[in-house]
Amino acid sequence: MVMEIVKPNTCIRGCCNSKSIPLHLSPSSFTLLSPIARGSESVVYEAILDGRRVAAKKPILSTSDDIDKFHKHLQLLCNLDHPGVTKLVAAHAKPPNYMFFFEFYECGTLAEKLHVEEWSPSVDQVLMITLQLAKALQYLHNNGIVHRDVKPANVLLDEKLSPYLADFGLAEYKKDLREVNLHNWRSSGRPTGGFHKKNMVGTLIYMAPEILKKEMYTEKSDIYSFGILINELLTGVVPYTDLRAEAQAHTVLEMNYTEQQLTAAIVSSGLRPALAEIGLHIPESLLSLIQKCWGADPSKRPSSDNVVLELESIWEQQREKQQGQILEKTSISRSDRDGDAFKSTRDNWENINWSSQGESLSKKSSLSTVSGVTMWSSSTDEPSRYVPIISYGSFATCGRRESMEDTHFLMPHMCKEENIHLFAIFDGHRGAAAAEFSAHFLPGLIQSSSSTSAGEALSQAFVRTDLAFRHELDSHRQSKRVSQKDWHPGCTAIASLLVDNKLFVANVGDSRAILCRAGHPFALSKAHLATCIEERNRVIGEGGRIEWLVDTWRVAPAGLQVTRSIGDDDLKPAVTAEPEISETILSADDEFLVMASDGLWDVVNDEEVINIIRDTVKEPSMCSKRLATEAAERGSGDNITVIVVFLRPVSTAERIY
Ligand SMILES: Nc1ncnc2c1ncn2[C@@H]1O[C@H](COP(=O)(O)OP(=O)(O)OP(=O)(O)O)[C@@H](O)[C@H]1O
Ligand SMILES: [Mn+2]
Ligand SMILES: [Mn+2]
Repeated sequence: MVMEIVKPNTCIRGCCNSKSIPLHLSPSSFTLLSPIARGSESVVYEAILDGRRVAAKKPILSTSDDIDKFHKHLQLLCNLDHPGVTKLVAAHAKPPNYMFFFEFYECGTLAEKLHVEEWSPSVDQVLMITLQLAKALQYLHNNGIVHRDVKPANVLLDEKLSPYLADFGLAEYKKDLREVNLHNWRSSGRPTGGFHKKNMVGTLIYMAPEILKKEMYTEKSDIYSFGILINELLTGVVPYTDLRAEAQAHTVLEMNYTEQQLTAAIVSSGLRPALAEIGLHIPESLLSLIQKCWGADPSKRPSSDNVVLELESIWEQQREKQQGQILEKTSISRSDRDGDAFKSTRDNWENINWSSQGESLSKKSSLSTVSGVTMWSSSTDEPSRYVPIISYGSFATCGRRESMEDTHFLMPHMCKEENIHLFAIFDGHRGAAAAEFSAHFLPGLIQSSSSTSAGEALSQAFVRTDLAFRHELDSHRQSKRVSQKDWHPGCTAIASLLVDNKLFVANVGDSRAILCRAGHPFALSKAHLATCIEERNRVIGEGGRIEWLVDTWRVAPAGLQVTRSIGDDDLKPAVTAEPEISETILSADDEFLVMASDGLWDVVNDEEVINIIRDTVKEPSMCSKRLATEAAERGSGDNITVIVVFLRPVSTAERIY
């Protein structure tokens, strides 16, 4: 139905006018039903206008300033017409009734949908919603308007779950921004007073750092909020409430002092919400777009034009990928029919659960010995000695690879000893068998070690794990459970054993551990590769062969790049399981320990690792994830496993934010 437009169709002041939106309504043409929402500045009612269901927004006008604002708001709304923007159908701009009438959107706000209904949209739905909203932002920005309050609570959904950008209460023309900014800051004094106070609580978490710093609002500040919104859609988590820390969402946002701390962390330490996980389903390009949008430097954030282009291309890729998967599925079922020979041997390997093999064997071999672990720790005789207070976390992803061949374990307070902690990573090659076995076999050996020296215990555990694995593999071969005679799985291993103030790191292969010591990287291990001259000589000395194969020096004939490992029985003894051990005395200068498989170190260097952790919320599993995400983004083609251990207590503020 088209409502009749009374001429001249202007507001009472004559400043607002429209060709299509009626600005004069007879009192009988509308009925307000029940209120839907009451804000500090307006009440929104469900209403009937000329027989049609609408939402009536009635601003609370108490000063002449408020009335000026209403007119400004109306002028702006009269100029908007876009399929991604809530549609104004009429307005009433005459005392005593000042009202906006909008099309009614059935499914409420995106915030309610996500957090009340706990809706978890598919990646395709996320892409549809973000693309439509990005186009709405593009429309606004290209028309010289910034929204200034982009957040899921200001996105309305129709019955098809199409999104509409709503609530232009804070929107401004770009040309007016300088003045608006000045006015706001002058009248508010402090960033938490006045303007901020009114809009902060719901919006703080979406506010770009430059706004929190009282600098100019630009269209790039909308892009920042939009980045936070995309991530919220993917994770289903209210920003900054996703930490397993003491303080939960409501307390964080309700309490003023934490509000200030959050502000400080966003502004100065670059804190952002936990990024959605890199999974098989979320395209990496989408995660990287989020990070570009919420970057600290507004000038480096993409424009809304670019965001639209990028989302369109991700959408395309997603379509192609789905088509590819359909093709792949059909080709696999074809080879099934043909009774593929490769597949039958593969099945044989997969029949063996190497993790549980390692675990049950480890139990058997630990029974016979008396544990020497308690003797390693001797803090009683030197009560004043420095003892690090640790917090730890890890993250592991198969990255671009189809299968995961990395394994790891975290064993804090080993054997219930307060100051003994063990962490390890295994990076499998030629299958995951050796890595799976080792992660379950090695810890038991160390726990039950009778050695009085922690370093020696590590060394023996590596060598024995290698022997046990090769023995198992042999017996499976004999019982024909492994039909493939020339299958020689192996893995690298790195283990960090912290005993009071001493850190022992044992390593075979090319995983790596570093300390952040007085702000700088400090290597705790070195890689064992055929490119390394000492290692090459050692291998040759023990009867092995090193050859230039494909692109680099490798151990022949298998073509292994690492020169030490667990497993790889075709290359023993030249490729030894004897670890190199480093022993480091820790002091208050040592901030954190980072261990990772080569999937990280291939693309991120020591300094960068330290800088990334410095820029991330001081929560070890978040740091681990950040590092892995960074590596994946930089194109690491490998599995990536990261363990981060903080060696000093992290203040609550640093940890939460
Ligand atoms: N067109 C609409 N259709 C359905 N519901 C609506 C519509 N417009 C607003 N609402 C409801 O009213 C609420 C408040 O709307 P809006 O955000 O425009 O007002 P506000 O006073 O600026 O609110 P706040 O200050 O809380 O952001 C929305 O969250 C939504 O639940
Ligand atoms: Mn709102
Ligand atoms: Mn690797």
